[in-house]
Amino acid sequence: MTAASLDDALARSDILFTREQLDIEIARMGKEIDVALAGERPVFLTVMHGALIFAGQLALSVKTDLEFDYVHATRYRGETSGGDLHWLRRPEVPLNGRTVLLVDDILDEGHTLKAVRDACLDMGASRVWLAVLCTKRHDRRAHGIEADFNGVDLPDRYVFGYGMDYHEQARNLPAIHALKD
Ligand SMILES: O=P(O)(O)OC[C@H]1O[C@H](OP(=O)(O)OP(=O)(O)O)[C@H](O)[C@@H]1O
Ligand code: HPA
Repeated sequence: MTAASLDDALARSDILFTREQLDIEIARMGKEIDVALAGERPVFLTVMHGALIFAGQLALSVKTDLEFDYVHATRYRGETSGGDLHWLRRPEVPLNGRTVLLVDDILDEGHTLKAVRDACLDMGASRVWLAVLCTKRHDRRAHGIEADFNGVDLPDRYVFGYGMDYHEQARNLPAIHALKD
């Protein structure tokens, strides 16, 4: 049982990026990461749940060997506006002296990735790179957070699909959809 109807959401949304378009961008990102992180063995740190689909695809596009770990931090909790960040899992791999590639689906207001990045640095990571499938363009971004590797830019609309949820639905839609209102 969910309160918000996905059918209604789909009826008042449109597709911004298809799977085919995203495939191209993610392949490009893999190449960029290989160039930037040549000679490193980064910790590939996925932010659950939203990054799940993107992270798997990105990892297959990167030739550099990666050590996997994940964190679970959420501040939307199934809603369409964010609140306080809740940590459900912190990194397990010791990050002291390590290069971290932090992977998430979306950079929106930036509070999530800023907190996760700062936690990695507090654990001793030597450098944290940020890779996101999409960045929402607006003027509400937290200070000092920008992706090093970005798939696509989005308008200031609520999006879902490709890992991103609409009230915990729609994560497995193979495209980025955006509400019209
Ligand atoms: O830039 P921000 O405004 O902080 O928003 C971005 C974060 O919001 C989403 O996570 P959410 O809290 O919805 O949890 P989820 O990954 O389980 O969907 C998304 O996966 C990012 O981690
Ligand atoms: O627009 C969004 N959609 C889904 N999840 C999100 N988390 C932050 N912004 C969004």
